[in-house]
Amino acid sequence: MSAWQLCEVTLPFPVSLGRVIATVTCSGEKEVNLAVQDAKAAFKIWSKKSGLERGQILFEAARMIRERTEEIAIMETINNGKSIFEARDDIKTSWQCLEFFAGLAGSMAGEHIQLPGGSFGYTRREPLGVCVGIGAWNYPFQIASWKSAPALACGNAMIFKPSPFTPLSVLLLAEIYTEAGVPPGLFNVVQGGAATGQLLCQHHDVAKVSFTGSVPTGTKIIEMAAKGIKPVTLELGGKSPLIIFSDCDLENAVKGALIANFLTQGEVCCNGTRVFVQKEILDKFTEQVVKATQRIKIGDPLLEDTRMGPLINRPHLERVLGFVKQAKEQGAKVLCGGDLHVPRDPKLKGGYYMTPCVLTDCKDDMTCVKEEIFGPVMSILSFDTEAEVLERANNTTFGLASGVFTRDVQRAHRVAAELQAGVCCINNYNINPVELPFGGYKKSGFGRENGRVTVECYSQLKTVYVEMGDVESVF
Ligand SMILES: NC(=O)c1ccc[n+]([C@@H]2O[C@H](COP(=O)([O-])OP(=O)(O)OC[C@H]3O[C@@H](n4cnc5c(N)ncnc54)[C@H](O)[C@@H]3O)[C@@H](O)[C@H]2O)c1
Repeated sequence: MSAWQLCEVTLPFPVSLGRVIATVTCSGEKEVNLAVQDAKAAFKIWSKKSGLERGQILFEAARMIRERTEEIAIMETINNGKSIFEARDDIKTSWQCLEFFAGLAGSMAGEHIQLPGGSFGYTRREPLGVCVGIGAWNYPFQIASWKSAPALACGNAMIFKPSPFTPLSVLLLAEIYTEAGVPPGLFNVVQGGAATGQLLCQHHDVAKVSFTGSVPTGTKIIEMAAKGIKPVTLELGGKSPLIIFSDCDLENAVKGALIANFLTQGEVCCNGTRVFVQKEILDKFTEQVVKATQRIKIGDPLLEDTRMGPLINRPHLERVLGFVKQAKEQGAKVLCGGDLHVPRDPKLKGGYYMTPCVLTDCKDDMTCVKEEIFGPVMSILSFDTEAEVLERANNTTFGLASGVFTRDVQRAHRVAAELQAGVCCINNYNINPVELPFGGYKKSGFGRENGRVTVECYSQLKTVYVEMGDVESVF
């Protein structure tokens, strides 16, 4: 069963422009069972291949993604609403991820351990079996690639369920894997929402669940996985701090703050939405950030110069605007944006647009500072000392990412070491190359994506003892 075959459509408009672009059928129990059955059969073939053989197929899939970048990026823009400029970058980090794990596949190995009397032991790094990937709607193609590449490189099968808001681009990934030569059913897509996700998590033949999404759903996933004693990778939400010291390169810090808040309409898990600025440079920084934010081009995400498209759907847009309203009620000052935006172009009028927003006079206990907004809203907070800002930055239940801008190299590393987050960027932000592990601390989840360490998340170790002497009788 290859669900992608059900859905070959040409889509002229992004879904987030308020038009129905395609209808996909939700997978129920029957389809989920079929997908698991096919994945099990494919796993038998795939897991017997050498790492090098698996790597060769993944390299071919990476090549095909790279070659089809434009087509996939257009589909992703239509799927999600992000600008084509950004979608291209998502596709780039997707094929890079496949290349990275394809390269590792041939060198995945256990170890040999010498024991007394000539006996020895060795370990085998073995795949887990049928893994499930469940994705969020903000990086649909990239999330599917970041989960499937290490899973497949380690010898597993994967069934992927995209968010029901962005069901389409992952179908191209399934098509590419198939054309590149993975056995039928090895990477399969099932469509649907919570009910389909639950069926997958609870299936007794599923060995692992890798989830990207919100903390409340992540909590449910881990509860279901606990019942089946299944390992999970959880990539959850964040409310990350970006700390800007007065000795920074101001121009870079301003650019960094925009990258930390306004990519993909602010719908980014690792965004540095709590921007702590040292008092001495607060006014200067704020003035420049506001100017740069007002210059962001909002519009048709398929146009080359657009840098901000529509948000994912109307309820989400209303939720984000609600956060801005509440921030004002709680005493924050809106320096720019935070309003509904109706583009002049009639074909965009139904889109879920808002203007990127900068809030100042923010306090640590305001809702806009404590909760993940997942929209284009930056909260600026001022601070005096390093010790103070570290305490405030860490005062959150999340721990996904963080950032620091300073020219003082000792301070940069001291602060990076103290921040309670899975990722810290020094003098830049939202730079997540596939060679580096990505994942959270605290309620932002556990397990990692990308980097060598991810092999551990998609494999298990078998110990084999080899007796070279006689069995000593103890009875
Ligand atoms: N840490 C990361 O790498 C990362 C990346 C992207 C997004 N996110 C987070 O994702 C969230 C936004 O995405 P979202 O709104 O799609 O999240 P969500 O939790 O609502 O949904 C995520 C996925 O889970 C599925 N799902 C929902 N209920 C389920 C259930 N009971 N059982 C199984 N599956 C279920 C959804 O259909 C969807 O595919 C934000 O909190 C964001 O920070 C995290």
